[in-house]
This record gives sequence, structure tokens and C-alpha cells, in this order.
Amino acid sequence: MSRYDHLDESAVRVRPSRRGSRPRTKERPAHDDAVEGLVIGVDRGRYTVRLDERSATAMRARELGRKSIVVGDHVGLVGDTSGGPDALARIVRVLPRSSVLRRSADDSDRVERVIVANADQMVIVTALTNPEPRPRMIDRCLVAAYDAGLTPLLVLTKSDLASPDHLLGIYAPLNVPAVVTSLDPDTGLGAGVEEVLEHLLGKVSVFVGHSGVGKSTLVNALVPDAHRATGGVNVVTGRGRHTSTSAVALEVPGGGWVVDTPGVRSFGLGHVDPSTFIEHFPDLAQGAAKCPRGCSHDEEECALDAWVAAGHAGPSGAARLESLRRLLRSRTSDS
Ligand SMILES: Nc1nc2c(ncn2[C@@H]2O[C@H](COP(=O)(O)OP(=O)(O)OP(=O)(O)O)[C@@H](O)[C@H]2O)c(=O)[nH]1
Ligand SMILES: [Zn+2]
Repeated sequence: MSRYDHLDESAVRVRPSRRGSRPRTKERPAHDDAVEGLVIGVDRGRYTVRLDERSATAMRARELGRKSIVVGDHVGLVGDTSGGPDALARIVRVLPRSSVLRRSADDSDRVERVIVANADQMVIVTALTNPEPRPRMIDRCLVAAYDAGLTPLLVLTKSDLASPDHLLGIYAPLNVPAVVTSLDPDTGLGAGVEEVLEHLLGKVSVFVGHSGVGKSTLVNALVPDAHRATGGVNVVTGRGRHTSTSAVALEVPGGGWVVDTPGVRSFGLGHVDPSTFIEHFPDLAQGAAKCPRGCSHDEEECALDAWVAAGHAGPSGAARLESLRRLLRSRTSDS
């Protein structure tokens, strides 16, 4: 007889189950002796997990099934977590994620392609010249950041070669914070590093950028022992640039993590729901209440034009509406 039998079912919506009547101690999760750590590297089925003062190498436990484990994941470890040369621990748990950044999640793509978990910020690294900046690429990154719930930060490199004014002008209406840098790749010295560091403190920041923009040079300046290979030759190994494509988390002096994503050049945005874009434009969101149902905000019936024209979104309203529409279009254009 169940302990709920004396209760009227209509009053209490608890169904007694065999599971529910088990002694409580048996309901504890398995491996409650697991220690928690942060995944900072993934390489061919081996995970580097940062524990308090050391790093352990781990493999995934069979019981995790196909669940992905990526850089930034908080995991539970059992087994040999000593971090010694031959020590191998097992990841038995992946804790709930506060954010996921996906490479692509098209409907046709059945494999989960999470690149980084639990990131707070996306640092979009763009050169002011050599290679020329590509605003559409930046827009796509912004959309991916907003979609994943990450705060964007623009870093405009090589300001010794070109002025940032034009690009800063394009992004001013979006209120995206921007830092301009100029670095000597040999010494790591130059302008803007301190300012970037301030934005990184206490956060997990994913760095994205096209080849040649100076991302490695920047990461090396931010994380002195990062040794990311820069254009040409790896100063550490003397060999050519490494071709690793997996993400890695590097600890920022002062607190925080830089997640470098070699090989990640863009994001599939097919899964992004355009109706959520407007949430990132609070000054426009109110005006959207007058839009027809299902308005894309990029069509003739959109009420935002009138809202902005009436001055409800302030003096920069028109520029912000234009920016919103540019982001909406970046979703469907390849770049
Ligand atoms: N003039 C100038 N050159 C820079 C600056 N930052 C980086 N560079 C140069 O730009 C080139 C590319 O820099 P990297 O740091 O290797 O660029 P990356 O974005 O990591 O590119 P990949 O290694 O291909 O991923 C190198 O030749 C650097 O020396 C800068 O602030 N000013
Ligand atoms: Zn609309």
C-alpha cells in the first residue's frame, strides 16, 4: 500500500510510483564523491579539466552516452584526479550550462555542435586593415552572440595601419563596446591590451576572428604564457603554425578565461529566431507592439518606421532600426 492511498487524487497531483516510494538515500545521484572542475581543453577524446590548483586528464564515462562535453563545461570527475602523467579520471557528470555557443544547428544537422559552454562574452577580433574588415562577418558574430546570450565586445586591431573611425561609426548605434589595439607581435607591447583585460576580468570570453586579424598576437599579449602560434612560425616550437582546431581555455592573470577557437570562422545562424532580435533593442521593442502579428520588422507593414519617425526611440532611433535590420538580413546572407 502506498503512502498516498489515503489522499484524494483530485486534491493531490502526486502519483505514487515505485521509484518515489524507495528510501530516500537511494535517490542520490551516482558518484556523489565526484569532484567538480572546468573543461579547458579537448583533444581526441581526452579532456583537460581544471581543478582547484591542478589540471587532470579525463575521459568520458560510458554512462554519459552521446552527451557532448566542450570547453567551458563544468563537470564532475571520479577516478584518478591527481593530474599525474599517467593519471586518468572519468567525467561522470556535465553540469547544466548557462550558455551554449553553437557552430551551426541547422535543422538538417543532427549532431549537436556546441563549441563552447558557459561563456559570458564574445570578443570579436577584426583587423582595421590587412585583412580588410568585413562588417557582415561582424554582424553575423553579433547575432550569434545575442542568440547565445553572450555580451559582445569588438576588438579592432592594427590601428597603427588604419583609422578605426569608420568601423566605430558603424557599430556606435548598436552600443557594442569596442577597444582599439595596436600591437608589436614580437614584444606584445602596444596600445589597448590593458583595456581589453579589463573587459575580461571574471568572465569567460570566447575569441573569434578570421585568419590574420591578429587574434593570436592579442591572446599572447593578454595571457603571457599562452604561446598561441602567430602568423608564420610558432616561437615556442620553431615549427610552422599548429593546425589544431579545437577550442582551448586560457587563464587570464587577474581572473577570467580566454577561450580561443582556432578554425571557427563563422556561425551557422539558421537556428536563430529573428523574433528574439528585438529584445536586444529595448528602445525599439515597445514600438514593435504595434506591428502586425509575426512581423519580421523588415517589411513594409512594420510599425517601427513610424515609431522611430515619431522620435520615440530618441535621436539615434533611425540608425538603430537600420542596424537591427542589417542584423536580421545577416542571418540569411552568407559572408
Ligand atoms: N601592424 C600590425 N600588425 C599586427 C598587429 N597584430 C598582429 N599583427 C600581424 O598580423 C599578422 C597576423 O597575426 P596573428 O596574430 O598570427 O593573426 P591570427 O588572427 O591569429 O591569425 P591565424 O594565426 O591565421 O589564426 C602577423 O604577421 C602579426 O605580426 C598589429 O596590431 N599591428
Ligand atoms: Zn515590425
